[in-house]
Parts: sequence; structure tokens; C-alpha cells
Amino acid sequence: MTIAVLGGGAWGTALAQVIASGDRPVTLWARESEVVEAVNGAHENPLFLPKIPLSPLIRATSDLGEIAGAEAVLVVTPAQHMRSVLRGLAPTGQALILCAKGIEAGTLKLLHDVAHEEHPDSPIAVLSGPTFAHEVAAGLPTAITLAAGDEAQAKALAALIARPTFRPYVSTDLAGAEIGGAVKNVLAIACGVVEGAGLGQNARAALIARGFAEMTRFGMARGARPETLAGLSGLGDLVLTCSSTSSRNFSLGVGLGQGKSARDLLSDRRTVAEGAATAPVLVEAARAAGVDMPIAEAVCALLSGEAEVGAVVERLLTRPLSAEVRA
Ligand SMILES: NC(=O)c1ccc[n+]([C@@H]2O[C@H](COP(=O)([O-])OP(=O)(O)OC[C@H]3O[C@@H](n4cnc5c(N)ncnc54)[C@H](O)[C@@H]3O)[C@@H](O)[C@H]2O)c1
Ligand SMILES: O=P(O)(O)OC[C@H](O)CO
Repeated sequence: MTIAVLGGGAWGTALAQVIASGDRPVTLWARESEVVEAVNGAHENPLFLPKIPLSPLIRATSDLGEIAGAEAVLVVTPAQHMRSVLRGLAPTGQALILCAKGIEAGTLKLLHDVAHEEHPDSPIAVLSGPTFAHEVAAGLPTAITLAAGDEAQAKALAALIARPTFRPYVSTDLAGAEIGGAVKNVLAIACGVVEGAGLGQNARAALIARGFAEMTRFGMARGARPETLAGLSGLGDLVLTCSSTSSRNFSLGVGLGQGKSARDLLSDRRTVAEGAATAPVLVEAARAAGVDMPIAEAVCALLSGEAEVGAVVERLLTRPLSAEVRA
């Protein structure tokens, strides 16, 4: 049976490639007709994942109806578009594996809750971890967290998608697997700012550690387990995206740190920097949960143009001294 992938961006295409490497036919749904044509004709996706020859076992379509017969569906749209795309999918009870990283604006809901609302009869899983799409598509070794509410379900889905260089570790902590990926994107922007503003490597290490403390506080307030946040989908992904210009979120932060405006930096992008969409939602969700997240607040202020880099850094450094670990 085929496995379906919803979303023909870099990550959806890379996941289709890794699944197809196990001799599995993959149906890839893409919004852009040029992606559908290029995947089916030239076996490539020059729009979102250039220079990677794709498996002929991947067949692209723009018809959501063609997803109906698949054994499982990997949902790889940007987080803010996930609900509308899922709404167009027939309610067949297929397992949905969510691969986007974010929190829904307006409702402040995690994506597994959104998916459950739209497809109450489908088992829901979350795939997250340190995964640059171009490395996964090139077959480089990668490990991920695969969480489902039920352990047997998580194991079955892990067996379905595991490949020699793509190694899932199972979990039953859906909230933990999701929150790590959503929050690290915002922290990656902050680390990029440190780089762009030339604040040094000590500052970046401090941001990673204090950012992880924010992630843990927020995660636990929303029901995540701290050990999940310390794993691949939390700390693992945080380290990856806070240390490489391959990260779109980190790169956005570099531009902000150099004094460019978020509007200019985001205006000519076709690709997503999810942290920019997540930051205001995360700050709102943290305030609603009574959780202090000064780094996320700082990123938000920079993105909105409310404050400049110098002021934001000064605000962070002049906060009252406090214990490293809060009771
Ligand atoms: N690229 C990666 O390395 C990577 C790795 C792990 C997770 N992710 C996550 O996967 C998700 C998708 O990212 P990506 O890198 O594949 O995207 P991308 O930046 O490569 O491509 C943008 C995607 O957004 C889609 N899109 C734009 N407007 C849309 C709309 N109105 N409705 C539905 N879809 C729309 C486009 O069709 C395209 O698929 C994000 O949540 C991202 O954080 C990405
Ligand atoms: O390029 P980024 O910053 O969206 O990061 C991609 C993945 O989330 C890394 O795990």
C-alpha cells in the first residue's frame, strides 16, 4: 500500500524520498502545479528541494481525493495551514502523522488537538526532531521522536517509516514532541540575532541553556514530560537549529541581528520560517499559562519592530537576578 505525504515543501519532499527508499510507493500532495509537474516529470522539486534527484516511486498530485487509499498520511503543511488542509481530506480514519512545527494562532492549540478536532476517528501521531530536509533527502543518518497516544500505535508507525538511515524513537508524549519543535524555532531566531549582532559564542550558549529552561517551563505547563523536552524533538532540535545557517529560523535571526526589518527579510521568501509565525502565538500561550518566557518575548518584540536589537538585549541583561532553577 502507498503512504501519503500532504505538502510538497522541502520537508514533505524529503520525507517522501526517505519513505520511498524502502521500496514503498508514495503519493505526494502538493499545492503548486509546478511541483506536481516537476516531481512526476523530472523527478525533482526545484522549488523547495533543489538538486536532489527524487525516487520514481514518488507520484505527486494536486487532488486530495487521491490520498484516501493510503495506509498512513504524513501531514507536512506549515502549521498555520494544517487545519484548512486537513479539512479538505476525506474522513477515512487513516493514521495521521503530523510533521509540522508550530502552535495554532487564535486557538493556541497544539497541532495534535487540531488534527483530532478535524479527524476524530484517525489515530494521531507526531514526528519531530533534528532534521534538516536536505540531509534527510540525501540519506544522511537522522534520528527522530515518533509520538502517539498509544504505545502500540507509535511502534507500528515507527516500523512503517523507519529506514536504515532514518531512525524513529517512540514516545507516548504527544505534547512534549510537539512543544520542543515549536519552541526551538523561536529560540533559533534568538540565536541568529546573537550571531548577526556579533554578541559572541558565550551569549549563544547562554541563550540555548536559558531558552531550554523556557521550553521546559512552558512544556510542563502544557502537559509535556521534561524527559521528552530533553530528547531529540526538544534539546536535540534546539542544538541543531541554534548552530547552523542551514536553519531558516536562525538565518532570519541573523538578518534581524544585523538591523534588518522582519518585513523586509520575510517579504521575498517562498519558504517558511515557522518561528516567525510561532513567536507571537507562543508569547500569548505562555502568558495565558502564567509562564515567564523573556527570550520568546524578546524575539516577538524584534519581529514586530516594537524594539531594536540593542534595547532588547539590554532588557534581557537587566532583568532582576534570579535562581538558575526555579522552584
Ligand atoms: N524544511 C525542514 O528541514 C523541516 C524539517 C522539519 C520540520 N519542518 C516543518 O515542516 C513544515 C513544512 O515546512 P517545509 O520546510 O516543508 O516548507 P517549505 O518552506 O519548504 O515550503 C513551504 C510550504 O508551504 C506550503 N504552503 C504555502 N502556503 C500554503 C497554504 N495556504 N496552504 C497550505 N500550504 C501552504 C507550500 O505549498 C510549501 O509546501 C513546517 O512546519 C516546518 O517547520 C521542516
Ligand atoms: O530551517 P528551519 O529553521 O525551519 O529548521 C528545520 C528543521 O525544523 C530542523 O529540525
